[in-house]
Amino acid sequence: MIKLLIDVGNTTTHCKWYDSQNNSFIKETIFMTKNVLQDETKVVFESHYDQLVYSSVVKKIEEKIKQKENKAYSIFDFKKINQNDFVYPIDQLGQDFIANFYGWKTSNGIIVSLGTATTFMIIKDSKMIGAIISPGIESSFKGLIDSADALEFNFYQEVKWETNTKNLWTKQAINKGVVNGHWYMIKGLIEEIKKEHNIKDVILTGGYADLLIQNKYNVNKNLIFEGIINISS
Ligand SMILES: Nc1ncnc2c1ncn2[C@@H]1O[C@H](COP(=O)(O)OP(=O)(O)OP(=O)(O)O)[C@@H](O)[C@H]1O
Ligand SMILES: CC(C)(CO)[C@@H](O)C(=O)NCCC(=O)O
Repeated sequence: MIKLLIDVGNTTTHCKWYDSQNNSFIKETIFMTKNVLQDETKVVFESHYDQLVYSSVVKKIEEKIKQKENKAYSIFDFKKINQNDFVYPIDQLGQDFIANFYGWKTSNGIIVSLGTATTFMIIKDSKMIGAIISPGIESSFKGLIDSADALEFNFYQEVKWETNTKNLWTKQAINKGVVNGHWYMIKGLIEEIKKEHNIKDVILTGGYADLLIQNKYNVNKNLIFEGIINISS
């Protein structure tokens, strides 16, 4: 069976076609979420698949996917999602948290997801017991540029880990603050959580995980898709 899996994030929407017989992803594409229902995405909805399953943190897009494809399944259409796995009411929890949760079988761990927001999901005794939500790398960058008259938006293309410790001039200075600073924020919060809970594993996911070149934790960028597969099988 070919499953079309869609992860609607606040900024980008990722689509992957998954072959359940061979347990492999066969194709993928990415769109800006605001364009998801424009002509450029026709190819996705008109492609060959047997089942479409989505996770969405954008209500408006979720409604439109349902209108466009009446066979589309939300992750909530499957019995696998169990309120007892979460201390939060699941109708108030982002669907990306829920899909990530079912993508990783750990009894005590932290999932750090780096997208529009950088989120931390704390799992204890196989249950999500809490979260931390912070502005993501790109959101921090855009927030700063938007608020400072002398900073130009074209610095955005350059966002990367800054290895220099000297000669930091505007572009490098911002990267050091935003990207390297983000890493220390992540590291610091993980340490704080670890003081309180017996955490065995940490995993990073999301589009911006690769920017953190000092990262020593495992990265799995397919976590949300593996979660959607587990929920829907
Ligand atoms: N126009 C674009 N075309 C292709 N890729 C993009 C574009 N804009 C951003 N990206 C990439 O998308 C990734 C961000 O995806 P990710 O799913 O982690 O976050 P998001 O969709 O921005 O946020 P979230 O899922 O948290 O709402 C990054 O790797 C970024 O480089
Ligand atoms: C925090 C984000 C924006 C991360 O994508 C998303 O999961 C969301 O909108 N969540 C709703 C609030 C919550 O999960 O606590």
